[in-house]
Amino acid sequence: MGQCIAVVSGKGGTGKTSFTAGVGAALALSGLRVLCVDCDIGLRNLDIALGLSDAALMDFSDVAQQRCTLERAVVSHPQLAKLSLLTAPIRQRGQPVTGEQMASLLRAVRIQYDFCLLDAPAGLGDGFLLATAAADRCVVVTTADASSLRDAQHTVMELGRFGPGKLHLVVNRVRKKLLRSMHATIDDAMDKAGLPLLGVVPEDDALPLALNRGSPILLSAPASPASSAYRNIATRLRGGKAPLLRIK
Ligand SMILES: Nc1ncnc2c1ncn2[C@@H]1O[C@H](COP(=O)(O)OP(=O)(O)OP(=O)(O)O)[C@@H](O)[C@H]1O
Repeated sequence: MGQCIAVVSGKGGTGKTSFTAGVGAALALSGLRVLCVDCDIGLRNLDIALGLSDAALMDFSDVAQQRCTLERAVVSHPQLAKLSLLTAPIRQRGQPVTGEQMASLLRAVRIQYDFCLLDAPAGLGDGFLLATAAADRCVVVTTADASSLRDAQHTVMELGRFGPGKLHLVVNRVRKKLLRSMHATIDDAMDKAGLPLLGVVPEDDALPLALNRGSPILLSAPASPASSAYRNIATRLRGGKAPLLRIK
């Protein structure tokens, strides 16, 4: 039975979509069946990060509201056979998808996939509620700046139903120059949020470059620091051990 992980933040632009695409690709490259779901109705962009720009015709609302099957709506990655995308609607049509409909969709997903990563929009609105409604675990992605950390804290407060071991923290865009002060910040972030650290992703120019090329970073720059970080995080999500990344 697969597991569904919501990727959330609070503040916008912290790196949720990059994380979903990077860790999703890393899990798929390790041989697992992975579905990445874009939960950002109206502002989807996970398709671009995965190199599947506008490839999908049907979206998660079509499956959740039984207008089409899961098999018909997902798009497989042409280079990563085990990686698939279920995209978000371009705009809200008809009745909004309910938490129960999302739960029913994820029950089908757990049967067919080993991992499902749900890329939530920023904030605590409808897309956040849908992404987290029936997820098994949550990853809170933050940068080390004070506003992002405070929003991460607020987000964690909304996730009370996830018990110990079900909520994880990822600190993104870590820069070596700031590392000495960042150790304190990361410790502080873990203390404040009360979350164990799942991983640290360095600031890496290869990420926006990969996004512009429309290719997952694990394919276009597999040796980049961010790719290594995503691989390590994928290993930990699978229950394995990986060292914390050395920021060069
Ligand atoms: N570690 C990193 N190093 C350099 N650039 C990064 C890193 N992580 C993310 N970025 C860049 O930051 C921008 C925002 O990232 P991303 O879209 O993943 O954030 P998001 O949290 O999904 O945003 P939103 O809240 O709008 O959905 C992108 O241009 C991405 O390439």
